[in-house]
Amino acid sequence: MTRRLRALKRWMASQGIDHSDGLEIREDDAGIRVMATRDLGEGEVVARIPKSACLTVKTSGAREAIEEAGLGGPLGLAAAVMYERGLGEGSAWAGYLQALPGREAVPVTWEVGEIDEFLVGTELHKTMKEDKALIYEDWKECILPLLSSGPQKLKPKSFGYDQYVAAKSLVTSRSFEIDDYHGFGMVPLADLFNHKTGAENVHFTSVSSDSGSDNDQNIENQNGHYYDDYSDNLSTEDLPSEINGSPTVFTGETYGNGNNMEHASSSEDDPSVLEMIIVKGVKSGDEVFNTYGAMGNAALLHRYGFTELDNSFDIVNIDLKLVIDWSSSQFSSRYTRARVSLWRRFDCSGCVSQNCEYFEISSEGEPQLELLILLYVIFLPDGVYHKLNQMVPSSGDICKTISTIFSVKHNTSISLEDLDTIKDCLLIDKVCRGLVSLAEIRESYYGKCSLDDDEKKLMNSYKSHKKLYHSLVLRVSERRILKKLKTYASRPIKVKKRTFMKRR
Ligand SMILES: C[S@@+](CC[C@H](N)C(=O)[O-])C[C@H]1O[C@@H](n2cnc3c(N)ncnc32)[C@H](O)[C@@H]1O
Repeated sequence: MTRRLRALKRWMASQGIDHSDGLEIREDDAGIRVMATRDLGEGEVVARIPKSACLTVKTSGAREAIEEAGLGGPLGLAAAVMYERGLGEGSAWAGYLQALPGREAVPVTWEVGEIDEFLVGTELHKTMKEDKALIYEDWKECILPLLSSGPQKLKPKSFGYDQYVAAKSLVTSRSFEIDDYHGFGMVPLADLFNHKTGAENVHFTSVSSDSGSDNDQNIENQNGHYYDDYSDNLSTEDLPSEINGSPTVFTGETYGNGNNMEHASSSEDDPSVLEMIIVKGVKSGDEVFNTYGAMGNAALLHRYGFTELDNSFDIVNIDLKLVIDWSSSQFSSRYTRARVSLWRRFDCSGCVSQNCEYFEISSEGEPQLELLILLYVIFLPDGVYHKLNQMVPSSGDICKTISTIFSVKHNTSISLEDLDTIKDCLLIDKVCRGLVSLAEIRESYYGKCSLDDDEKKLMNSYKSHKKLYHSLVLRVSERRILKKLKTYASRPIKVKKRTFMKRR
């Protein structure tokens, strides 16, 4: 066992952090992981962590300064981490902090040149550049003033920009939302579990310290498009419920006796202790995984600095702007504007994140329905377009909307109820060709080297070269989705005949 792991274990014991004899914390070149030393069964409580041992704004020595400055959420927690790190051995969390990496290798810690080189074309490229600017702004506007206005003396060298970026990277990749009182916090031991998409073994449940009730809540994970959690000069309410991604279901059950905790009672909730429970059995010798949420590779890399090959939650986005530019090049800007505005009158829209509207393409290459409708509307004959434009806007029911469009186009009453049929009806040749063109334009963002080239590079790269390896996984997985989109747009549509049985 390494020295830092020994020191961590000693510190955890001194804080009353306890884990079952069925867990073993190991460290290798890839970092720390938690292994099962015997079979672990569903429902077994494997760890207990007093909330007092968690590093939060409330427990930090800089609480007063941080609260006076009104810093909450991940930003307040980053300030608390910087403060405690600055105390060195004098911090109550010294034994915990010494075991953390200096910074997590998330892209916001990369040089701008690395971001340009590794992430070009990917979903993260633009986001990371924006994040870098936002992080600098947060530091200047929220962290720097702490030094002058704080009621206690804070050491300037602990609150530099580099220290802020490093603290942010740890908060983003390791923090949990603990409860209403503590908000976000670093939770020792709980943050040693690695992630596996859709195959986690442990869960945490949280009991609100306000209510003291036992309505444990599995905090829902974000699915699909990642949200930006770097610009966090936001109050906790502004943030998604699962900000940290270190997905948190804590339980406040009473502390059982002994090391082997499978008989823990749940009759008396103790809101001061967090618990980790096995939700899916683990075989002796296997790694015990947590889940940080159902996330695609862009979100995983963004927040945690790693990716997974064959991640079923992966997506690629096609921006509405790309569709508008492509349509304007086929028709005209005026024509495109008119078609987009008809599409909007049907209550259609893309997904929206910050100032960008986009359509998701699933890991299977299936485009979002709204994109198909938009392409269909773009290709409507003028006469049909004019007729539809004179009609009352739709009720917001997507099936009714499409039925209306088809009814006007085919001059008969058509009623469609299932979404698969609707998609197939929308996939006329022109729409399919449009999808292929959009996929090709999106694909061109990756630059000159082909998907084959990227796949070869990935095969020859090492996981230890984290930045290169994980950005290649991201590129390859996105490009494979675009390839699947092209295949999707080229498949024969079987159901057209059945669909267009007309109801007069
Ligand atoms: C909450 S910590 C987990 C413990 C961590 N392995 C350590 O050494 O302390 C989260 C970090 O672990 C790493 N990690 C977690 N799951 C991973 C996975 N499936 N593959 C690669 N790295 C992973 C990433 O660096 C991530 O930012």
